[in-house]
Amino acid sequence: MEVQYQVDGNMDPPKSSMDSSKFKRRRISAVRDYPLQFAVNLRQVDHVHPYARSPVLEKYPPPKIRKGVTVRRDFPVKLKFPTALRNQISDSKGSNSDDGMPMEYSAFDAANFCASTDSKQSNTTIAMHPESLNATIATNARDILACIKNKDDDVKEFNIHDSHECIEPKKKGVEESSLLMNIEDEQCEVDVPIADNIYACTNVRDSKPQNVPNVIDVCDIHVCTKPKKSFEETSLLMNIGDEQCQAGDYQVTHKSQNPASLTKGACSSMAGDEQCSDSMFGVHHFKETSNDDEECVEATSVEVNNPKVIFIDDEECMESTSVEINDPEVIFIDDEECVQVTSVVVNDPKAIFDDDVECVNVASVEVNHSQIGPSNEELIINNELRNDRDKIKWIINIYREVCKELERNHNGKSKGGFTMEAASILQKRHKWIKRDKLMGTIPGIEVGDHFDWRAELNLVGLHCRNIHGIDYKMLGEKIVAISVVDSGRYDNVFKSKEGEFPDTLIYLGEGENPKLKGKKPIEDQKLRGGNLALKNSAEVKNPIRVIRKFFYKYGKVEKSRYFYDGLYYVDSCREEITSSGKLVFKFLLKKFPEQPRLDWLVVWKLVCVNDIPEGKEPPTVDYVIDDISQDKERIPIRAVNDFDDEKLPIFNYTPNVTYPDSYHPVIDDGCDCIDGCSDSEVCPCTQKNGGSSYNYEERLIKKKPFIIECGPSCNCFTSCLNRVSQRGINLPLEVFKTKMKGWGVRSRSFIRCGSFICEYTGEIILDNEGEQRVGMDEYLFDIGVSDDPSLRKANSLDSSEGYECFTIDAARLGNVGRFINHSCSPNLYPQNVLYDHGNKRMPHIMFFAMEDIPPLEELTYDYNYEINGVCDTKGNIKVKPCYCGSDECNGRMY
Ligand SMILES: C[S@@+](CC[C@H](N)C(=O)[O-])C[C@H]1O[C@@H](n2cnc3c(N)ncnc32)[C@H](O)[C@@H]1O
Repeated sequence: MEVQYQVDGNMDPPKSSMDSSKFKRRRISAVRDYPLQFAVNLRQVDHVHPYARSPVLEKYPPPKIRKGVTVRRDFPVKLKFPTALRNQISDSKGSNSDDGMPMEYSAFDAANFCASTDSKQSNTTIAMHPESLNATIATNARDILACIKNKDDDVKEFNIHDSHECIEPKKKGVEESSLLMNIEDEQCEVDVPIADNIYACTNVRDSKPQNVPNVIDVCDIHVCTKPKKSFEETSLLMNIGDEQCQAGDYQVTHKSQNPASLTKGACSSMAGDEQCSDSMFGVHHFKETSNDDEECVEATSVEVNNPKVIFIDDEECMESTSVEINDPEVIFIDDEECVQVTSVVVNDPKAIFDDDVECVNVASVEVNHSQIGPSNEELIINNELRNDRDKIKWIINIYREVCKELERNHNGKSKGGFTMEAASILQKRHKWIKRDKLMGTIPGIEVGDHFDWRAELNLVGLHCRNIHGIDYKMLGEKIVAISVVDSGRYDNVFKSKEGEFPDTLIYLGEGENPKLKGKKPIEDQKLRGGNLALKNSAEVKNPIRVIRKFFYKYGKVEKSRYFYDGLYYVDSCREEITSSGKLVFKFLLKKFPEQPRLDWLVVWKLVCVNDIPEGKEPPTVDYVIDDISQDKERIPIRAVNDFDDEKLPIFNYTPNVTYPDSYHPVIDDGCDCIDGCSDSEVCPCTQKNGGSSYNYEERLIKKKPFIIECGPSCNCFTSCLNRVSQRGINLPLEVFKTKMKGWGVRSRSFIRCGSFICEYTGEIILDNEGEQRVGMDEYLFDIGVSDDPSLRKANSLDSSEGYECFTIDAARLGNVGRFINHSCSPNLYPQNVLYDHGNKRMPHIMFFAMEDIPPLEELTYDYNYEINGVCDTKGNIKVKPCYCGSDECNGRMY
């Protein structure tokens, strides 16, 4: 097969092989001057075959198609020319012919000769041999076979459809991959004047070449100069983002044709280089453009139009003389060491991030039509380092912008979400503000600060592990914990110390999670990693940041947010055996007294309210009563109305029931325990309950017809385990206005299953008296009625009040319990409790959580009405619609 070439009319091949000055490169602006030896471009007109045989090349399969080549550097080439042609060369050079064997020629001569001779006769060959700097050249090859060699001498071949130049090989032998036309290659410099389809390849250090070859489309000119490094793990042809060298003058008009998209791990359109970038480029209509460089960017001008996200960040040096950016949405002008951009013009940015840890030497930054606030603008223009808090805000803003951008780019669809992807983009751009793990307060972060995503905690340095709840670092020779996240996955418990908001935390060790019932059997937790760190912290008492995750519903969507709760220390550590017989670690963390408490109103506002129409922002709270109990409860009971103008109805708050005047309770004998009344063999009160009713976390183990708590005649401590409900409310309960059911109750903190909520207090009156209170029956709670036969017996046997039953009326006197609404799928249940008397006809009604209840979920119990069982005074059946909204609801309360 013969290949015929003719000199490309668009190119003027120099007459002299060393006359580079006449060579005019098309559509390329030279960024940097370097010796151009000569250039010849040949255009293929036909195909012929033969491949020159050289002793070296014999080892490798010959290329199948050859095309024209431009030679820029002279070096000896072994060429096999047809005899006639060889004779011509020999004649002109005065060398001897050698029948049929490859001869060594000057590449320039050979190329020049072929270019100037009748190419129909030419069947010379090109090869850039991987082992040889003395590349064999086919001057008239239009298609060039490039090859790549790994350590095992495995050679791959690629076709390149254009003319290419290779100059200035830098190193001998050290290069594992030698790819002709590879602009990533420190060996050669390549010019691709018109490249339509280029086959690129990748070489790896080990013997398994990966992704070879990658086919990429490049629709324009590329030039690579000034290679910097001698070793490249990945070598990708036409990759403008490169870890070794990127020195191009390029214009890429379509994202899909951007060769950089093929870089290993590089994001598309990234013109970023970790070592060197000598580019002068224009990038148009990119969704994301990155111009970042870890060592040096010497772009003389950068113009970027309509980008969504731009990173102009540089870890060492950026020497762009001007950067012009139009309509960006987010810009990073971030430099960790030095940015020497003399001018930056940013038109219509939506957000600008100008974060510089060390120095930004931007001589002028012009921000036109900025939509950002003056303070931000000021920060940039004044070129000042922002304070820590501003930095935190900026980083979070930028992170969220990048998340949004990714979401937009992927039409909102992503398997794993965009939060980690965005975080890794920022990480790559070195936007992780806190790189070292810090102990104690993170500058710029305050108690109550909240974060939407776990990755944000990492981003700002609050908690640097994305999955594990315990983060730690070395302190001397030991690891100590520096932060913990309570993400609701483990059965951690926040507790109140002085009846206020939680300031102690029982944190379960990491590893095996007794709460999760997976396929794999649970094993003992191990004293290593985070668990070991927390244990060590119990000795050291070092500060540990606590971050708490709150769940809430936004419309119908389950959401969550992380709140920074301040610095705690590990008070103690214990090992426990769970009901499944496995060992778990429990760490008691206590908040440092000087640390501020979380402002629950702020938390509440931020974790939203129920009944918000989808797509709407949480409303601001208009109506707030800080404590409807007026100090009568252990903990303030707030009332809020963000729904309408209605004020809370007037009633007298009482934390205790009032007994009928005629009632004189008989008080039973009590116990003398000093060990907390948890052992039924010791405590007679606990014995009456058939064992302890509450576990050590003060949660009701199971519902019973009655619970007998220790009472006034007991000599035990008021803190004993058998007095949980009588101690009163311990949760930040809140009365709030609902959409359809009047006022309701919720908790601002997470409630664990079995936790005591509150009592239903009011006036205890006789049942028939309650029935007289026509129009006031909304707050009646019938008591002493039970399916339990022992209770019925107890009722009927009580002689003083005959067979009458009692009811609690909370209309005039009551507590927060009067606001708890009915639900057909309740999350609370009422529990009969006796402690200050033994009369089972008028027990205390204590509500306990039936399940874990997320913050702000409405608390409800089943009113237990019978449908068609409620009549008016005339005996007519009353109907009351139910708006509980549960799946089990048939629409009627009664
Ligand atoms: C003990 S009160 C509860 C507090 C009451 N929502 C308020 O604003 O004072 C009982 C009354 O609340 C209303 N209610 C409670 N649960 C309801 C439900 N699931 N559907 C409709 N109304 C309900 C009814 O008017 C009922 O008579």
